[in-house]
Amino acid sequence: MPVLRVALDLPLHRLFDYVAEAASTAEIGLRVRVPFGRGERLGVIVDVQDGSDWPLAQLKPAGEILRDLPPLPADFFRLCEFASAYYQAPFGEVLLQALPVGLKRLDPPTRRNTRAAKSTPPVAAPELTEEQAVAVNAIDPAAGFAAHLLHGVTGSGKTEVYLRLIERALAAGQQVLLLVPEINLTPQLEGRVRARFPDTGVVSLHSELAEAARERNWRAAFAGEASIVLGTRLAIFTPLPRLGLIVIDEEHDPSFKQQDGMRYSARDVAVFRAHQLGIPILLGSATPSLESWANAQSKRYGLLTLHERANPEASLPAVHVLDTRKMALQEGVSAALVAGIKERLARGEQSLVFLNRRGYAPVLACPACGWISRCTRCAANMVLHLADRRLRCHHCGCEHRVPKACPTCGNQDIHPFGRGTQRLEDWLKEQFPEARILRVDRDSVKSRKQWEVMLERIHGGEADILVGTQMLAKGHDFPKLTLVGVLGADSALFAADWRAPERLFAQLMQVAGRAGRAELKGEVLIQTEYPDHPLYAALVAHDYPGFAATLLKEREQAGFPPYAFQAMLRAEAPEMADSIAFLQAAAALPVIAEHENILIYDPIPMKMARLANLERGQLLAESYSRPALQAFLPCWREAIAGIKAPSKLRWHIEVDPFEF
Ligand SMILES: Nc1ncnc2c1ncn2[C@@H]1O[C@H](COP(=O)(O)OP(=O)(O)OP(=O)(O)O)[C@@H](O)[C@H]1O
Ligand SMILES: [Zn+2]
Repeated sequence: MPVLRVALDLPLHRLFDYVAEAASTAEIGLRVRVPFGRGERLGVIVDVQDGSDWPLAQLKPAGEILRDLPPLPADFFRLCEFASAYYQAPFGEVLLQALPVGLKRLDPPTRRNTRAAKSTPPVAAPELTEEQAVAVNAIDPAAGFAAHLLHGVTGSGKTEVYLRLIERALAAGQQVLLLVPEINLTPQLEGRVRARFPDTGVVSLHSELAEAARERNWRAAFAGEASIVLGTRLAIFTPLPRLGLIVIDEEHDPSFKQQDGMRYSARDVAVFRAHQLGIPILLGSATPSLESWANAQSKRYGLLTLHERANPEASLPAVHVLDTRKMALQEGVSAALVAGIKERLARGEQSLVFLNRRGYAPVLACPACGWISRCTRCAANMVLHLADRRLRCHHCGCEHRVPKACPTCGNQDIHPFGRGTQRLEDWLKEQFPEARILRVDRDSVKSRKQWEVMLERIHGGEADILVGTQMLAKGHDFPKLTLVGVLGADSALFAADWRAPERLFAQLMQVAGRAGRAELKGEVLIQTEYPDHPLYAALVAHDYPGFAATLLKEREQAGFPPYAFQAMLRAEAPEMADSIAFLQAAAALPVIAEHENILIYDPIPMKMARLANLERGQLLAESYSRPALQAFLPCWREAIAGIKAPSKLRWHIEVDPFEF
């Protein structure tokens, strides 16, 4: 009797068997309706075999097999198997999270056809610079798997390298997957790709697409009708029958790491996928992740370098460090920065003031009794948002009206402390009443549509001064922007997270890289109380390789990734004692001693110990050997699942944890 082995979207590390009289292996990869509990579920047929480990009499018959899609291919299953094994995530969850919502419904809606693209003549490609040409020619699509890191300074024209490689892959009849960070996937980029390849099917896949559009695009990609798939991290799991090239832009970007549900790195999954398919992958960045940089140094990845800006008239901006200990600041802004902005205004150029803290002020406080605006649910302060007079927790999202007086002592004279983008914007408006000031952060840009409108205004020269957070740091090309001022970066210099310096350096080099991208010369002013810090010295010298070497040496000495491999077990419960007790039990499991080369640290509360009324702890497992860690994790996971815990306790394992 044929038995279907079915993957279901359940947090269980197993498949489910159903009998199906007429089924054959031709049905592998199709969706099927199956009875489950008292209801019905939609699953995917992973295998069809003769018989089962269970007594056949106990198996229920499968329901209808859906045939509106061709079967999901074997390479897609292998990709999901890899992600499941590597990230300790149930196979069924991995597989079903890869499908658009509409395809997971028991009754799929009827399919609509993709609109045909209108044909216009392609936008001409610029002549490649010498370095761009070397990079393009270094990648041989016929040579099988090879991973290349494209380290190109800001404005060096990495996009043009991608476009040429895409052109080549298309000519060979292949599909291309271009992954970009969340915030970079703007209609502008899509428009640029479409303009270059007007006769090619281009689809985008990202989390903000409406369900129907995502399904339509996914189907076009899976059917091979779309040859270029432009997507954010979730797109890495799209089955693509003719995939011949993967490109990851801004490969260092944290948004490639999923931080909830299945905690995976789309970049790492992409490298596996390229390897599995025997195709090239290109990782591009002006500030590569240290993992990728180390891989390039050890020659596991090829290294391609663009040292110069692509526009022959442009050069890298001059970066200056301003020692604010010797300056009188007004609202945190130095006279030099004010003068710089004035000059730009007079010349009709744009300035950008970077402050990576949104809101009006990070906290509201009472000087009389010492009250401060704490979130009652999190170990964090409530941020003051004066624009709509709210106190808001940036971690759990809860909010209140701003009190008129101190809730503890009744003092009416309570003050905002510190500075966020709203306060800076207000002050700049007073200083430069004639200037058009645009604030760009998560509060002023809430949707992709708003982001698009904002970018169009900036490009159209409708802003003189931009005030913004990291949203403004990435990948944008604003030709009239010639001054970047950086405020408040010092707070990240001494953060507890050992990845903080890498992130800060990347962020500042990226934001600095927005200045002077065209003919107009750019200047960057960094205000700091630590002008001699090596991180700032490296920025002044535009020395990514030097700074990366320093950080990698520190990591090697401290035994941190990429020189060690880690997995983090986290537990959360209403009481910290329960979380820690659970982690202690996990740290004492006999399975640990049965594995070699595994180091288990002590359980500790997370840095942000309380989030939305849950108290969180973490336990780090580490090894100098990736295979040793990978062999250990499934055994550990199973043993952990057997620990008796309070019903409200939740736990998960994150492989290659990102935040500490
Ligand atoms: N070969 C070329 N000749 C002339 N201009 C070019 C060439 N290649 C790219 N450009 C221009 O150089 C500018 C920078 O290119 P692009 O935005 O691709 O840089 P990037 O390397 O992605 O930078 P970043 O890392 O800062 O995002 C763009 O305006 C682009 O049109
Ligand atoms: Zn909160």
